[in-house]
Amino acid sequence: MFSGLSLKLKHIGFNYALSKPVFKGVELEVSPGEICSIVGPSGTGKSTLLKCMAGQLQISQGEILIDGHKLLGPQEKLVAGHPEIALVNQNFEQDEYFTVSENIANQLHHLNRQDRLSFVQELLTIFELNSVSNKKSKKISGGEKQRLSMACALAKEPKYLLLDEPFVHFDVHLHRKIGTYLKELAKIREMGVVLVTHNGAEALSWSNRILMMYKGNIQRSYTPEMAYYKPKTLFEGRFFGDLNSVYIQEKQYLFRPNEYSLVPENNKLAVSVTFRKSQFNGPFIENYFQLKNKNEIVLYASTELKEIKEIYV
Ligand SMILES: Nc1ncnc2c1ncn2[C@@H]1O[C@H](COP(=O)(O)OP(=O)(O)OP(=O)(O)O)[C@@H](O)[C@H]1O
Repeated sequence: MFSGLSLKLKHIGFNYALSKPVFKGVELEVSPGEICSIVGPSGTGKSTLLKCMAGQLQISQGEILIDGHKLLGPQEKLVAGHPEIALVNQNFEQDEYFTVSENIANQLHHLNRQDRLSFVQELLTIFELNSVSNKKSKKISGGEKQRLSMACALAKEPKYLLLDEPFVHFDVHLHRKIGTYLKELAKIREMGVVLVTHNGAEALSWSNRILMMYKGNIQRSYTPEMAYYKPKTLFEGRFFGDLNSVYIQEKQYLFRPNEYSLVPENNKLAVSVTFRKSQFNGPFIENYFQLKNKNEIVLYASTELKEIKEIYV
C-alpha cells in the first residue's frame, strides 16, 4: 500500500527510574502517509510512548526502527532525537528571542530563499499567525505558542510527526482547518502521523487507524468506523462519544444514540423506556430515558421524544 518504509516499534518497554514499567512489549508500525491515533485513559503511558518514539527517552527493552534503521535513545547519542521525527507536545520548544516568522524560517534552511519565504507565509496563514508574525515568540499567547510549535514542526518536513494533544487551545474553526490541512499534508508528503488525543471525535475524523492503549500496552487497533460502531466494550466505546448499554435476556447490547428505530423492524429487539428529559445540543436533541433496571440511555433525534415508551435496537 505504501512505499514499505515505516516507523516500527518492536516489543518495546519503558520505565522511569526506580518505577515499575509504564509499558511492556508494545508493537506498532506506522507507515508513511498514515495517520494513527492513540487514545486511552489518563496515566496509561501515551505521552511516554511518543517521547520514546521521538528518541527522547531510553527504552528498556525492544527496538525502534525508522525506515529499517535503529533509532538511538538519548543514552546512545549526544543530541537526543532524530532529524526525520518531529514531536509536538506541551513543552513548546521555540527560541523566545526570535520572532514568530524567524522561528518558522529557522526550520527551513533546506529550502532556497524564495521557497522558504513562501512556505513561511503558507504556515503563518494556515495557523493564523500573520498578526503576530513580527512579535518575539516569548510575547505571544499560549494558544499562539501551540500553533507556532506545530508550524515549526511541519516546517521541518519530518517523515514522521508525533502529536501529543496539540489542539487543546484551538477553537472549533481552527481545529477543523488544521485537521484538514494535516490530513492533506500527510498524504501529499507521505508523512506518517501519530496523534495522542483525549478527543474521540478528533481521532474518528482524522485517523486511518485508532489504537486503544491501557494496562501497559496497545490493546486494540480499529478503523474509525469500527471504533465508533463496533467497540468491544462500553469502556472502549465511550472514548468516542455517548454509547448505550442494554441487557436483553442477560445479553449486553451496545448501541450509539443514533442507532435505534421508533417502529418495529426485522432483526431489531424491543426495549421498554421511560422518558426523563431532553437537552438541546445544536444539530440534534439529546433525549434521556430510563430503563427498567434504572440505567439511563440517550437517543439523538431532531425532536423531543416525550411520548416514546418503546424503542428498537
Ligand atoms: N518524568 C516522570 N517521572 C516518573 N514518572 C512519570 C514521569 N512522567 C510520567 N510518569 C508516569 O508514567 C505514567 C504514564 O504517564 P504518561 O504521561 O505517559 O501517561 P498518559 O497516558 O500520556 O497520561 P495523560 O492522558 O494524562 O496525559 C504515569 O503513571 C505517570 O505518572
